[in-house]
Amino acid sequence: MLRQDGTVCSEATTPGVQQQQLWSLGKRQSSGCVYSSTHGFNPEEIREKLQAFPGGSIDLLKQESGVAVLTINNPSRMNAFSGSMMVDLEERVSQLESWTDCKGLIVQGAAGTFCSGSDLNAVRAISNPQDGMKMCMFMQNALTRLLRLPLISVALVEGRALGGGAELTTACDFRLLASGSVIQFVHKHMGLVPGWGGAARLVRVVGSQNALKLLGGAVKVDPGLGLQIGLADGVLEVPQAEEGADTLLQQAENWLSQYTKGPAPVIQAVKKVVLSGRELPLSEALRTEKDVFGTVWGGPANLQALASKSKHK
Ligand SMILES: CCC(=O)SCCNC(=O)CCNC(=O)[C@H](O)C(C)(C)COP(=O)(O)OP(=O)(O)OC[C@H]1O[C@@H](n2cnc3c(N)ncnc32)[C@H](O)[C@@H]1OP(=O)(O)O
Repeated sequence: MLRQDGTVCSEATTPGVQQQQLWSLGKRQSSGCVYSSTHGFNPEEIREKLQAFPGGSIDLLKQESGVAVLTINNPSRMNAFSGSMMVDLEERVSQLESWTDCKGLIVQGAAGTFCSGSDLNAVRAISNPQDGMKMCMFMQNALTRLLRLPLISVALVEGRALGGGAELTTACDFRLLASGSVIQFVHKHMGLVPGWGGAARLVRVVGSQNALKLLGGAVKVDPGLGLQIGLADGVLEVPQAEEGADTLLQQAENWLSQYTKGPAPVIQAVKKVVLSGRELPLSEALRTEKDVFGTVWGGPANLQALASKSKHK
């Protein structure tokens, strides 16, 4: 352990132990389900119901760089979420939760569009309020766990992000909009409000006035409006085929690298202190910050920076 005067005391934490401490802290912080059996929620029951509406997949590619790519893959339905894709999503989030070297995540849609929300065929079949509520709790759990992952996530929006697809973008830390893309909370046109946690998260991203406008008017948010209200964190140019320019995914990886450069424990610690600041009452957030600080203080990256007498000009 590094003392404040720069000397090292005997209970120095080894990198492995340190990573483990940070990880279990993250697990505690992000054991992030909103609903459990105490809320009358039975995940097994709803999983079984959802599996009755198959089609498409959610694909996860974990890369050596520590940045994973999650692809919403159901192109024949504009990447709408079938029931089995909701279950898939939960499984992919579990895989990311147990990935100790994670640093970043890009969420994209397959074949040039992001996601057209929930599969309307499944929605019609489970349109009774009880099943709707169960699906809603299931997706809120999965998306809350996605947002709480100890990594930095970005939604790469190409084409359309509609309904539940728009909600999914708010479960990422950042949103990059490709030229010509649109995020639209179309729920009002469907006689609905968001139910996957999209309204609560949207208010935190753009403020309640803007959220009211976007939901109340089912406004089409293009890249320009997205930047203006803070829903978009950057705009990417769709490359022309003959240009040989970076693909949108490469552009998103480059953009994200400014935040994921460096050792995984430090990136994970950054996410954790911001997450606790956003979600917890101040005293609790401060205590969490102290605990997270303890996992990086005197760690390899910290010692190396001190040894190299780094300057921040
Ligand atoms: C959580 C609450 C929710 O998410 S409620 C769902 C909100 N989403 C919607 O209402 C989207 C409805 N779909 C649309 O507006 C259009 O299909 C959009 C996405 C704009 C694409 O239009 P366009 O480019 O003309 O293509 P298209 O309509 O021919 O669609 C291609 C095929 O995809 C299908 N598709 C599209 N979205 C969904 C969906 N959400 N659920 C199920 N299927 C969907 C279309 O039906 C069409 O299929 P098909 O080729 O006719 O067999």
